[in-house]
Amino acid sequence: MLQKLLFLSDQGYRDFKAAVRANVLVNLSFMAPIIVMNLVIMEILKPFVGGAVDYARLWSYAGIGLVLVIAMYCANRYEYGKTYVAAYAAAAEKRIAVAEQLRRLPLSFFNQKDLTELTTNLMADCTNIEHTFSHLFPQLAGNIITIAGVTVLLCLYDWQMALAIFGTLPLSFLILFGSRSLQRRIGERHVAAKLKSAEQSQEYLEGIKVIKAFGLSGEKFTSLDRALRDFMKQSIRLEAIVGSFVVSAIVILRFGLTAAIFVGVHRLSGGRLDLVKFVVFLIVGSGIYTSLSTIMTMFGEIFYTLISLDRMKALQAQPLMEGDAGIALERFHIAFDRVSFGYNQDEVIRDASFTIPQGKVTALVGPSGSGKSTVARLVARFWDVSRGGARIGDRNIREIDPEHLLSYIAIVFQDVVLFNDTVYNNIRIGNPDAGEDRVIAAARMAQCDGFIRRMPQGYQTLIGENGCTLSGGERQRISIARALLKNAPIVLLDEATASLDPENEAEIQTAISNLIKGRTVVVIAHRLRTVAAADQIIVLDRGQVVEQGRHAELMERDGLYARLYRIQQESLGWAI
Ligand SMILES: Nc1ncnc2c1ncn2[C@@H]1O[C@H](COP(=O)(O)OP(=O)(O)OP(=O)(O)O)[C@@H](O)[C@H]1O
Repeated sequence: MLQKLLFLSDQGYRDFKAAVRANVLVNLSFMAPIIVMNLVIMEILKPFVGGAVDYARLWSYAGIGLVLVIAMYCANRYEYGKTYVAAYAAAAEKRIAVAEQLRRLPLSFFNQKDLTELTTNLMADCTNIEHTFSHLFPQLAGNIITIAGVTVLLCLYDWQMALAIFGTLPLSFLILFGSRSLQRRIGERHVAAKLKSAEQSQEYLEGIKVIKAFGLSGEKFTSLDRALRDFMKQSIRLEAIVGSFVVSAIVILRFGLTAAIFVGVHRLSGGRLDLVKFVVFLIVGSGIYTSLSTIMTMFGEIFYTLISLDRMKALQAQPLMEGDAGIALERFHIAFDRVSFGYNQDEVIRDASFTIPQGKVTALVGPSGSGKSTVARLVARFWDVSRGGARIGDRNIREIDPEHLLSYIAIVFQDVVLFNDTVYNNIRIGNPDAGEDRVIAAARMAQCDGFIRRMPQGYQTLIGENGCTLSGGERQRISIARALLKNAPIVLLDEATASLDPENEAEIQTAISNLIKGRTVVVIAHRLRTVAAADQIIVLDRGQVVEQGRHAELMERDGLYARLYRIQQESLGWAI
C-alpha cells in the first residue's frame, strides 16, 4: 500500500524501509550525546544545590562521549549506504524503466508530447522522486519517529513543560498544510516555466544553423530570453511564497521556546520545578526545534516533488500497444481491407483496400501528403488503424506484439538516424547478435565498405552526433546496410527525396537492389522513374487508392500516375 502510494519499485521500497531504520539510528545517535551533556551539566551544577562534583563520574562521561562519537560515525556510514547509494541506484533503475515504457508506447503518444518534456520526465523527475523518496522521505520518517519518542519521554518527565514546548506545533503545521494547494499551484507554474525554458533552449541550439542563415537571431533570441526570464520570475515566486510559509511555520514553532521559558521561570520561582529539569528542557527543546524546522523545510520540498510524481504516474498510466509476441508469421503478403486512419480527427487514409504480394516490389506513389508514409507506418504498427483491417500473412497486425512484428520488418527511413558511435556499431544496430564478418558483408552489399575503409579508423571511426561527419548518400547506405543485416522478410523503403549526385545515386540503387531481392518490398517512391520497374504501383490521392497496376498499364490509363510521371519527366529537363 505504502509502496504503491510512494510509487517505488520492490527494491526501492526495501531500500526505503532500510533508510528509515538507518535514519532513526542516526537520530538516536545524535540524541545520546545530548543526554550525556545533560548528565555532565547536572554534575557541574551540583555545587549550586549543595553537593560536590564527582570527577571520577565526569571522566566516565567523557569515556561514554568518546564511544558515542564512534557510534555516531558508524551510524552515519550505515545511513549513507542506505540512503545516498540506494537513491542513485534506484534513480538509475527508474530511468531505465521509464525509457523502457517510452519504447513500448505507441507513436501517437509522442505526437502529443514535446521531446523536452519527455527528457525532463526521464532525467529531472526521476531524480526528484528518488531524491525525495529514497533520501528526504526516510530522513523525514526517521526524524518524526525519533521526535515522537523524545516527546513521550519529555511528557513523562514533566508534562507541563512538554506542553509549553510543543504548544505552538499544531499552528505551525496548520500553516504548512493549509497553504498546500497554493504551494502546489505555484510549483506547477514553476515546472511549466522550467519546461518552457528548456524547450526554447533546445530549439535555439538545434536550429542555430537556420537562425544564423536567415538572420533570425534577434527574433528567436527574444522568445528564449522571455522563457528564461519567466523561469527566473517563477523561481523567485516559488522561493518567496513557499519559503515564507515554511519560515512562518518555523518562527511560530520557535515561540514555543519562549513559552517554555515563561512557564519554566514561573514554576521555578514558585518552587514547582527544579533548575536541572528546567535546563534539560531548554537544551532538549532547542535540539527538537532544529529537527522540527528541518522537517518543515522537507515538507516544502516534498510538496514540490509530488508534482513530478503525478507527471510520472501519468506517463506510467499511458496504455501500451498490446499484442501476442508468440505469433510466428510464415507468409508475408500484406492486405489492407477498407482501412481508415487519422492522426487526429481528420482522416488521412480513407477506406483504402489493396494487397501487396509476397516477394514482390510494390511502389506507393502520389502527391505530397497523400498518405504514402502513413501506409508504411500502419504496416509497421507505429499506429493502429482506426477502421478496417490490416493483415500480414493471415494475421491481423493488431494481434501481433509491436516489437515482435518489427522483427519481421526492415525499414529504411528517408531521414536516417545515426548514433554518436562507431560506424561498426551503427550498422550492427540492424542485428546486435551479428558477428564482424556479417557486419562487413552487409556493408559491402550496401556499397559502404569502400568509404568506411577510407575513414581514419575504418569501421571503428566515430561518426559524430547523428552522423554529422558523413554525406547524405553515405548515411543512406549505412541505413541500407543495417536493413541488410537485419535480413527481415519485409522491407519498407522510404526513398530519399534529396537529389544525389549520379555516382552516389548509382551506388544507392545497387545497395537497394541487393536489399530487396526476394523480399516483400513496399517502396515509398518520390521519383517515379525509379518505380517504373516495380511489380505493382499503388497510386494514392488524399488518402484514397485511386489507381493500381504496373507502369505501362497506368501510363495507358492516362490518369493521376501518368500526369505525375509526365510532370517529373519535364522537371528533369529544367535548368537554373
Ligand atoms: N505525425 C503526424 N501527425 C499529424 N499529422 C500527420 C503526421 N504525419 C503526417 N501527417 C499528415 O498526414 C497526411 C499524410 O502524410 P504522409 O506523410 O503520409 O504523406 P506522404 O504522401 O508520405 O507525403 P510526402 O510525400 O510529402 O512525404 C499529411 O496531411 C500530413 O500532414
